[in-house]
Amino acid sequence: MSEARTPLLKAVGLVKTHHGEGAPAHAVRGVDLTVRKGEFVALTGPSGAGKSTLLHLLGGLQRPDAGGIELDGAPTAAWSEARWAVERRRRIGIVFQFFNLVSDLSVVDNVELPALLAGTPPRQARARRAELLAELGLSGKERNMPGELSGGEQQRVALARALVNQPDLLLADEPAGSLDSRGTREVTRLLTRFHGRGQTIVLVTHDARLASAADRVISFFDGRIADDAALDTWPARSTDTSSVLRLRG
Ligand SMILES: Nc1ncnc2c1ncn2[C@@H]1O[C@H](COP(=O)(O)OP(=O)(O)OP(=O)(O)O)[C@@H](O)[C@H]1O
Repeated sequence: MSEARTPLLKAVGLVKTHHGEGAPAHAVRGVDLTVRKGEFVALTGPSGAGKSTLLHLLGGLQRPDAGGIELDGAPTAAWSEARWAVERRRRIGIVFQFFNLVSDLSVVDNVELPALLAGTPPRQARARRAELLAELGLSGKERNMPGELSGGEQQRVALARALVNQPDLLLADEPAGSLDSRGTREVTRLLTRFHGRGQTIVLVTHDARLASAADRVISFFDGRIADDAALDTWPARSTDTSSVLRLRG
């Protein structure tokens, strides 16, 4: 089996119910999902279908009520919060809709911090940060604070921060959700570029153009996978991905 076909992430029987003020929300109702190294997977589906919950389970930000996740062949069921935090720092980069940058740290410090926390020598952390910021078109913004940047620039800083430890897996939850069409095109282009270099990506998006950059699109509906298709073999059998199909057509 080639490296590119090796499973990186394997979820079996995932179930998650949220207990809030009202009725329990059965967000994830039994999901089996394998993501192979080098894949770019887009999770789409209507609001409230459970996409973000699934992404959070995959990154260990929430714990499943049932089922399990293996990361690169290692079961995660016994991992503590601290262990998940370490694994996220080293192996899983996460990008959110609202960037989640540290507002009182400069661009440089936001990007270098995870590298330093992961034990990267400062000189190497600086070099990686400089390379990423240049690649992401942020040269000249190094000393700015996040609040001084546009939404698109903040998301590119968040992407640099997520990639600085060269993670095996990049998870992105609506990375273009608060950006205009130019910012969305930019994020799409960057994710496509990193995927082209072998980066494994799982993203949640409502944006058809961003979803069409993936090589596999999973439609999520009512806590379950309704459709799972490789884009190059994707027949017109999906329930809620017609807009993506239109784009491809
Ligand atoms: N922390 C929480 N407490 C209570 N209910 C929650 C919580 N998080 C999510 N839910 C509920 O779980 C269900 C799935 O939510 P989730 O955010 O995973 O869906 P989604 O498909 O990502 O939606 P959207 O596209 O609108 O972001 C929804 O009914 C939501 O209201």
